[in-house]
Amino acid sequence: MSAYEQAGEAGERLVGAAADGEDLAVEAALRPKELGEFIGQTRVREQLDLVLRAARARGATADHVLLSGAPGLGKTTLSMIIAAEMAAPIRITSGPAIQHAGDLAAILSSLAEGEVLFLDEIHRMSRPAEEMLYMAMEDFRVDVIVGKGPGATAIPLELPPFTLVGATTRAGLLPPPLRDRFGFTGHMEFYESAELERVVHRSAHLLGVEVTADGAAEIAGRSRGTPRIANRLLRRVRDYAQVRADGVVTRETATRALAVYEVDERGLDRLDRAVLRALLKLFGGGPVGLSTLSVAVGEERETVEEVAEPFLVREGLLARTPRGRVATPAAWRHLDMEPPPAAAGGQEGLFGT
Ligand SMILES: Nc1ncnc2c1ncn2[C@@H]1O[C@H](COP(=O)(O)OP(=O)(O)OP(=O)(O)O)[C@@H](O)[C@H]1O
Repeated sequence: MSAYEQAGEAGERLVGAAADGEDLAVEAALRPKELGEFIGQTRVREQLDLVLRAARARGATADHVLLSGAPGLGKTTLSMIIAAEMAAPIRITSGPAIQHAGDLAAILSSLAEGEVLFLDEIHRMSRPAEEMLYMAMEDFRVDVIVGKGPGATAIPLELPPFTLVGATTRAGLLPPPLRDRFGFTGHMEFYESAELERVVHRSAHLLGVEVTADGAAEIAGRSRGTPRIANRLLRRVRDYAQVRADGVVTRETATRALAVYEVDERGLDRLDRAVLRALLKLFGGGPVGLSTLSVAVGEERETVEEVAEPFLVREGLLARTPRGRVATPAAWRHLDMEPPPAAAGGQEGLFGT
C-alpha cells in the first residue's frame, strides 16, 4: 500500500480537498455565517438568496436544496447559512451514516418544524433509506414498518415541514426521482484566484495573522480553486512565518514555506509532479497506459488515477486519450522542459479525442 493510500486523500496531502482532523477543528471558526459573507459562487448565492427571501416572506419553510460540487468548496458552510438565514436549527448527517431506513425515520421524526436537515454525500445513502426520503420530501410523511413478514404493517407518521439540504460531489449519480424532488439545485464551481485571495484575507483576519496582498495572492494561486486548501496552506505558511520570519505572511514567506511542503506555484504537490515527470522524461510525453505510468511512479493505479490525475486534467496538463495518458504542451512548460518536436507534433492530434 502506498503512502498516499495509507494517508488517504486527506491525510498527509497538503493539497487534498477532503477535510483532515485539523481542518475540522478550525473550520468552524472560519465559516462565513451569512450569505453576504460567503465569498464567490455569485450565481448560486443570488439564486439561493431569492429562494430564501421568498420563503421568509411567505412565512414558509424553504424548498429542499441540492448542492453539488467538489469537496471543500463550501457546501456544508452554505447549508449552515441556509439554516441561519431561515433562523432555523440544523441537523447534520451523511449518506453513509444512514444505512437503514429506520435510521432515517428516527432522524426525520425528531425534526422540529422548519429545521434544516443537512445530508452530506447524499448519493451514498442506502436504497431503502432513499425511498423513504422520497415520501418525506414530498408529503412530509413516512411509513414506519412494524413487524415482519405477512404480519408487517405500515404505520404512517406525519412529519413537520423541514428543509432538506443534500450535498453531493456527483449530482449525476443521484437517481432522477431524488434529484427531481429538490426545489433548487446549486452547482458549486471552483473558485477564481481573486476570490481565494479574499478567502485568505478573511481567514487571516479571523486567525489574527498579518498577510500582505501579494502573500495572499501567492497562497490563493496554489490552492487549486478550493477554499479549504487555501485555509490549510495559510495555516502552514503562518507557522513558517512565525518560526523563520517575523510572523507576517508575505509572498516571500509563502513561497519559501510552500517550497518546504513541496507545493509548487500552481498547486501541484510531489505526487502530481512525479506523475508529470515520469510521463515527460520516461515516455516522451506519452501516450502511455495508466498501469505503466503508475509502475513508473511507484504508486497504485488508483492513486494515480483518482488522486493525481483529476487536478492535472483540470489544469490542462494531462489528457486522457483512448491511446493512453498524454502530456499537453503546458505540462512541458510547467516542468521547464522542451517537448521533442516529433512528440509535440504527434500529440496535437490526440487532444480532444
Ligand atoms: N465561499 C467561501 N467563503 C469563505 N470561506 C469558505 C467559502 N467556502 C468554503 N469556505 C471555507 O472552506 C472550508 C471548507 O468548507 P466546507 O466544509 O463548507 O466545504 P464542503 O464543500 O462542505 O466540503 P466537503 O464536501 O468535504 O464536506 C470551511 O472552513 C469554510 O470556512
